[in-house]
Amino acid sequence: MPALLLDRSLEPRLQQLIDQKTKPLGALGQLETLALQIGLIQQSTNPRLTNPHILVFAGDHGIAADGVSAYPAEVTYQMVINFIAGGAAINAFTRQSGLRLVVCDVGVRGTFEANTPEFVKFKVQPGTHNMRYQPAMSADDTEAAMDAGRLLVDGVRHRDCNIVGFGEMGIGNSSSAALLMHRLLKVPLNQCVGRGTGLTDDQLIHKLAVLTEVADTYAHLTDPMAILSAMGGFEIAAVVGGILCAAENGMVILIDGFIVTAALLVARALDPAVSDYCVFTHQSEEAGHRLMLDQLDAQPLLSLGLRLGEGTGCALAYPLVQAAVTMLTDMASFESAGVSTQLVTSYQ
Ligand SMILES: O=C(O)c1ccc[n+]([C@@H]2O[C@H](COP(=O)([O-])O)[C@@H](O)[C@H]2O)c1
Ligand SMILES: Cc1cc2nc[nH]c2cc1C
Repeated sequence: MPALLLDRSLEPRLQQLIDQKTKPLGALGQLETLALQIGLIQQSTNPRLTNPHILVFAGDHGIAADGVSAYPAEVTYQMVINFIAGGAAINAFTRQSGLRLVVCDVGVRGTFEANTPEFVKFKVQPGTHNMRYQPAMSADDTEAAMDAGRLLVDGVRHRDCNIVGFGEMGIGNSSSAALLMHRLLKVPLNQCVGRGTGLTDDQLIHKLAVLTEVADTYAHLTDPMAILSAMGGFEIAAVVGGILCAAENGMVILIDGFIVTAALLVARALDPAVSDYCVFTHQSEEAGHRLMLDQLDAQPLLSLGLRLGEGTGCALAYPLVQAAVTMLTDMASFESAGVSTQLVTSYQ
């Protein structure tokens, strides 16, 4: 079932309500656009955000063995242990803002002891193949990872969650994201490849050389699912499935940084209506993200120089999303507050 394109018939009424709030016309800027979008997603002049969740998917990448990341592949496993222990940035930020966090192993190398509602084991494979030599994932495994994303979103939806943010963890996944951007947006590869976790100039040149080879190997592919299988990753595929499921169910979707936006590129290639449900929480420091957002005609809420992933942009922007809704539901109108709407048109 594809997502529904937003029914815009409520737009004039929502805009009128926003314009009648006690503020100069348009003075709440992007929060006004956001309030309108959430009103349309929920088809309500009185929208509510319920049981917000951040879902973080983790997976390893075979290409990490080729020196494309500043950190070793083991960091993916170690960071998942850190998520489970509650010590990562996303743990701190979700606690701060009252968001529920669920972490899912879809493709990490290594096994985890933990078994809690906040940690879901859905390992499809222990890491992708090195895409330099063979497609990163088989078609079946790609579908399985997408199903994991769908299942997690369905799980939280049944717990009355109507807003979900996506995060990821996977050493090497900025390589996959750059390749997906290159193929799906037809942007030259050198404008898609960035420093990821912090490559030096020389390392960046090496990353571009490796990824140029990969892009050439799969240049014949045109189908978005085949492109995802060849150059994606398990956590990216899970985010694709999660985004599709959230949009199909009319949820508000919080998009994090470069890697999650690359997953969105795949999701919208499969179902163009998904973009209507997406809130772009921030512009990442990763070189290609600005261009990616421009191509999506997206106005990110924050620009803090973040390049962490984990869904941290979603958690940080959530209070702004709340503020947009609160503006619509809690602010007085000129009429109810007895404030004059008359604009000054001439000096006495
Ligand atoms: O979200 C972003 O914009 C972002 C930008 C750069 C790096 N990251 C994170 O860093 C990892 C990928 O970087 P790399 O260098 O290992 O490809 C992965 O775990 C991401 O969560 C995330
Ligand atoms: C330490 C570390 C934490 C991360 N979180 C997301 N990606 C990451 C990459 C590294 C290297």
